[in-house]
Amino acid sequence: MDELFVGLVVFFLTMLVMWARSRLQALSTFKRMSIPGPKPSFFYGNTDEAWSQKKPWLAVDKWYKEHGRIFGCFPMGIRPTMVVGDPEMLKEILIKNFSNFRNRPALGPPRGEPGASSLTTLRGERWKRVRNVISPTFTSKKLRQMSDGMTSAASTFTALLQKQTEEKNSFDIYGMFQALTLDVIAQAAFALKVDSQTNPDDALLTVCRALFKSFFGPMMKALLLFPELGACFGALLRARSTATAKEFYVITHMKEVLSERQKNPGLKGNDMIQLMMDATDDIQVDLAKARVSVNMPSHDGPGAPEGTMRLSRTMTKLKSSKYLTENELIANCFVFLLAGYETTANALAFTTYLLAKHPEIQEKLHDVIVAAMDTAENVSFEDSAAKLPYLDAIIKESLRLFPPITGFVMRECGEECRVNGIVIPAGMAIHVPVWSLHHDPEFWPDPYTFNPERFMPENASKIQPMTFMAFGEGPRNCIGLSFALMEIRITLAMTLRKFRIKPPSGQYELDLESPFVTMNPKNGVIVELEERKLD
Ligand code: HEM
Repeated sequence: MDELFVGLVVFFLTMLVMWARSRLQALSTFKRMSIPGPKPSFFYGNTDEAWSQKKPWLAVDKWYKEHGRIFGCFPMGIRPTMVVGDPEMLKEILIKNFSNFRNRPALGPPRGEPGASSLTTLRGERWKRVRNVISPTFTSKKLRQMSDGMTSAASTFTALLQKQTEEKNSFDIYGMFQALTLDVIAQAAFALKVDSQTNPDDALLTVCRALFKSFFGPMMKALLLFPELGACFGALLRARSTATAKEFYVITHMKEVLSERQKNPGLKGNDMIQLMMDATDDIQVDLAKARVSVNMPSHDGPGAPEGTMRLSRTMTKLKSSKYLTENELIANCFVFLLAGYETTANALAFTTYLLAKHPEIQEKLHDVIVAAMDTAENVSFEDSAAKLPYLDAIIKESLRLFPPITGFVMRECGEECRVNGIVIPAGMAIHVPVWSLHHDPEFWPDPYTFNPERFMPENASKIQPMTFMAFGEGPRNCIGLSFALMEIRITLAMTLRKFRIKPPSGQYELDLESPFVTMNPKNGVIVELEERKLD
């Protein structure tokens, strides 16, 4: 008995020493590389400092100012993360040497479905295939087909604004933007007609709001302390993280739409799910044909039946070509819903806030919109894209000052390589400090001033490449960029044509917070509206 006890104690002590040594080894990574950075704590690296006030971009910015544009830190437990804010080096990592930096490091515990098959988390060749299939969904032609949904949602939005203006002096416009962007993306991504704008208690809206709130739970903290758990209990964690009850609600909806469309091929829609289904259908037809021919007794190769050869050719094509599995299709519709709802609502809210604070810019924009729109109340796709460069400049300047996503432009180094004289080891996480780049006075003179002129076409050449990162950069940038910009343009043009946005009386400053990768207005955006006379 005593021997057993001693044996157990020795075993646990050995494990403890090994655990401590591997932590110390990880925590000294940047010392070995001679890269500066904040001092990490033994248990949580720099996680506490990064996340204590839910303002991780400010912690990164503090380190950026203290240590320069390239430094090492541990914002997620003991995983070494190299922060790179040097434009030349960023060009190498995000564009020139992309094939070696094509994956994003895993954030959080291992994912089950639907997260595991989505573009945001996929890796390697599988990511490339899925991205290739999905990219054509966002061409101008396809976006134009989806723009009617945006115009109609913006129409409902302005009608609701009118009602609010009649009923209240001031109100929070952020919640209304959330409902608007959810209506738009739910319809565009998976043909779901939700009416969260007119029904603030809409179940989908409630689910989506809740989905963003729960990243740093006890499970996450335990994994940061013992990352080994992720590897040991991968299957268990995957099962636990597979589609929570909230996610199930959305997935069930999607499966219904899918099965309805599969049963009735005539029920085609102008939406992303249809475009992805079409891409998948083509390959399913090929596969079905090949399977049928396997049963045909024929010989056209050295001893191989024709059908078998055809099946094997199709399987080879499947591995390299354009198709999505049903899981991938659902996962990506789901990720569009998440990626397209809160980000776009935040961008709209931040721009509205800035316009309320800068009446002279708002008036100039109003005049430009009236001139571009003639007397029509609705903004068409063409109007929004081509005739309003000043609106575009305002949106980009707002995205610079308040990037809706600050902690997601990340890459992982595939094989050890040298970039601008620095040897980056395999597996190193690279973090692009979006907020710091956007507020660096060397790249953006007077960086905290709202000055849309910076983004006017005549000033484009003055912008240093790789310093505007609101949508990331390179082949793995935001796939929904054009969709989001179109939605923002249409909504703002239709709103500003009808209303003058004013700040409420008293102090008017935004408080920001980050539940995970997005940056949100913590207490919403309160505004007063004045209806304009329409000609
Ligand atoms: C203002 C709104 C939006 C902002 C600021 C934004 C920002 C971003 C950023 C910063 C990234 C990471 C890019 C990188 O790593 O280089 C990203 C990725 C992504 N975004 Fe967006 N996004 C917005 C809207 C949308 C919309 C509307 C959709 C879908 C309809 C979308 C879908 C995605 C997807 C799927 C990815 C992952 C792409 C990949 O890994 O291949 N986003 N977004």
